[in-house]
Amino acid sequence: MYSKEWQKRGLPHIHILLWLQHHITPDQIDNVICAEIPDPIRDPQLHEIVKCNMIYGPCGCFNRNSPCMKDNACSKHYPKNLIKETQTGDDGYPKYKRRSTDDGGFSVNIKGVDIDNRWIVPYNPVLLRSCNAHVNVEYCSLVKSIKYVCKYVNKGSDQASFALENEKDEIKTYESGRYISSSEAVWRILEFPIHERFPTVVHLAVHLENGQRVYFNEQNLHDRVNSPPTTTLLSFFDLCKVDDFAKNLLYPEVPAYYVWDKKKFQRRKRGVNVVGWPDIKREHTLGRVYTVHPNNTECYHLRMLLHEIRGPISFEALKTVNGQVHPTFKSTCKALGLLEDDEHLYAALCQSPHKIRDLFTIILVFCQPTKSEEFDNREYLKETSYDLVALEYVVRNNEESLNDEQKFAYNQIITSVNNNEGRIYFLDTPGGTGKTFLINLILAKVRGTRDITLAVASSGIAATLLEGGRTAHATFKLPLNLTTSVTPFCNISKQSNFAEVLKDTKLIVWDEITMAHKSGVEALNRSLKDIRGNKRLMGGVTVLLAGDFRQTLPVVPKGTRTVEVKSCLKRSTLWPKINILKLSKNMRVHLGEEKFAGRFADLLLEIGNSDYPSFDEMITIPENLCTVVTTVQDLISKIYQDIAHIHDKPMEWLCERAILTPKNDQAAAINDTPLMSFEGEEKVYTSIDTVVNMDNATNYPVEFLNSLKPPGMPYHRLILRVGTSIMLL
Ligand SMILES: Nc1ncnc2c1ncn2[C@@H]1O[C@H](COP(=O)(O)OP(=O)(O)OP(=O)(O)O)[C@@H](O)[C@H]1O
Repeated sequence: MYSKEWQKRGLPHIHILLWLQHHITPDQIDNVICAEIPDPIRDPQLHEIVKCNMIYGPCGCFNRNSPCMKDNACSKHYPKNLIKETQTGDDGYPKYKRRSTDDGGFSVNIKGVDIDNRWIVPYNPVLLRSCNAHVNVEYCSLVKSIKYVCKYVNKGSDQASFALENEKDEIKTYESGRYISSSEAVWRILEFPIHERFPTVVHLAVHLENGQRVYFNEQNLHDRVNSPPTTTLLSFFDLCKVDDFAKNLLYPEVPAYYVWDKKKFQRRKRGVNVVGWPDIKREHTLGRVYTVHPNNTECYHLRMLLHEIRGPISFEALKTVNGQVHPTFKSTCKALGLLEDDEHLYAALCQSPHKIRDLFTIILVFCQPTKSEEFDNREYLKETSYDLVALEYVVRNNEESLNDEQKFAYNQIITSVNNNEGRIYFLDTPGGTGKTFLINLILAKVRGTRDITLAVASSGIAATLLEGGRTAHATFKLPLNLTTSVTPFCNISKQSNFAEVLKDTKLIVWDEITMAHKSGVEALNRSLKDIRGNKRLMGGVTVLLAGDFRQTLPVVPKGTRTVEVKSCLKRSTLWPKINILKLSKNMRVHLGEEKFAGRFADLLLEIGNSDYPSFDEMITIPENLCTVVTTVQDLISKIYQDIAHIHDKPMEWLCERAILTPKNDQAAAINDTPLMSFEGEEKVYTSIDTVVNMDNATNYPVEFLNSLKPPGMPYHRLILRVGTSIMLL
């Protein structure tokens, strides 16, 4: 999208907003955008261009009369702070790397003033070199900042109102006029484009039957009543009656293949050919159905159906589910499972009689039924009702087999619990050294004496490995955004049931702590002191933190490496008070028979300790260690050979293979490939839509929310086929 404008004295200026197909990750920002003075020796050309075009002001103490000065400060926040590495800012714009002259940054002298990197407007070296003009480039990461730029791009031209008067008083009224500079005048006379936007967005009408707007006057009243004007929605129904291709489309998809011309949809003549449909062409055009407020109930649900049902030929067809015509659009949505009701709970109860007791417990514990007062102490009950015989068995069987390091750690922790010493331990454990084994033993030992111990982990998958494990966020009600408050607290009231549990807790185990934001542990410390009314560290509870700093550090959304390192436990004020315990013997290798397992474990350690040779943070994996493939497709076909006949394979075959990838979007792409190759029947499961805040429903259309794929949340549309491996957590 771009828009041109001419500044006060006619200086041409263009605002361009680009959407990139492939995201720039925070680590890549420095490769694209720079806010530093280039080295005058190594790159004199760029140095000169930056010096002439990209230095802001200077304003502030150098020039108090600069137009940007408001209330004695620069409204554009110059000079910026000097920082060693690029960091993501809270407002959606990064804080670019601006090194001081002591750190290797450069400075230039302009009109007797020494200017350093604090005054540089961010730029892209390639663009700057090719344009040799002021080209400010910014990275917009939040919707907030994109909205701001959109407003800027769409703003109108400068205008002024003025009055013309003369002696004869011929012109009495005020008129609007525009100043047009000579360069703008030339641009307009030659009819060069001022504004352009891609992709095109076509707005689509939505209305109930006979509910479209009709404008009439005395002359055309009868005409309009007898033949009301058509709308894009009515034309869509007509199109689906006669056009086989349109029968496969949803209403919002139509503009990509048909143009709205002369009050009807007509096939596109230009665009990309659609495979299997010789006369159909596709253009990158988006269809947007007007938003409807949820108070307008029927129309709101009609709109929802238009995003779900392909090729409807009438309003009645939209209301038909399995041959039955429903009285309202809302009941149709319900029948299609698009709206929330209690059906899923009833169905779950009816369809699994043998598991009904388990299910009943789950509903009581996790689904928060409205009449929960009868189960007031269920949190406490849950933590004190472990099977003592089974725990005793675990302790008796495993205590003996501990190795020396494990035994040392075990004794330290159990002593601290028994003597109420309230120490914090960090169990530093590379993968396979028996951390989970040890933790489960400790849990069994403490629970075996009817003492309460809470087992949490930073991720859901790690929590499943601990006996009675839950995620730390859910258990301690940690604030979702730990960085917004300076002193975050857990969202647990002192009078709550869970506070009663915390008051009697003897031990808290937090696994994969290295993935947790340090503020989470600090919040727990503050809350435990408060709830237990005890000023000692963690309110006097013994806390065992376990993890490995060689593995994933806290994930800070859009954060750079520096931000991630800053937010990990080692940078917490609590770290000096933590006792470190180490496990180093790899039990998985020691017990296993796999020939290369030892070498593999050593290599992981070498990489984690930065002892393995690397170039630009990339390593070369030795060939004899594993099979290296070059494409994802190769990987999939190696792991899932003969994928088309996957439903003939035994369950064990499926269970013993998995593809791991660090990023959610890669996982989604990898999941889709084998899925498409299965021959089995496809099943689509969609999440249920519920309007929580009526007013926000129009700000954020449902289909937009459903299109988002935030980390940690299941996709709105889950597509499965027979043979797909799924993991239930
Ligand atoms: N003292 C022990 N005696 C017998 N088996 C052990 C002992 N310690 C660990 N193991 C076994 O070694 C294997 C690896 O241990 P475990 O899964 O606890 O390691 P971990 O440190 O949690 O690994 P990771 O961090 O990769 O999850 C398991 O099969 C576990 O049962």
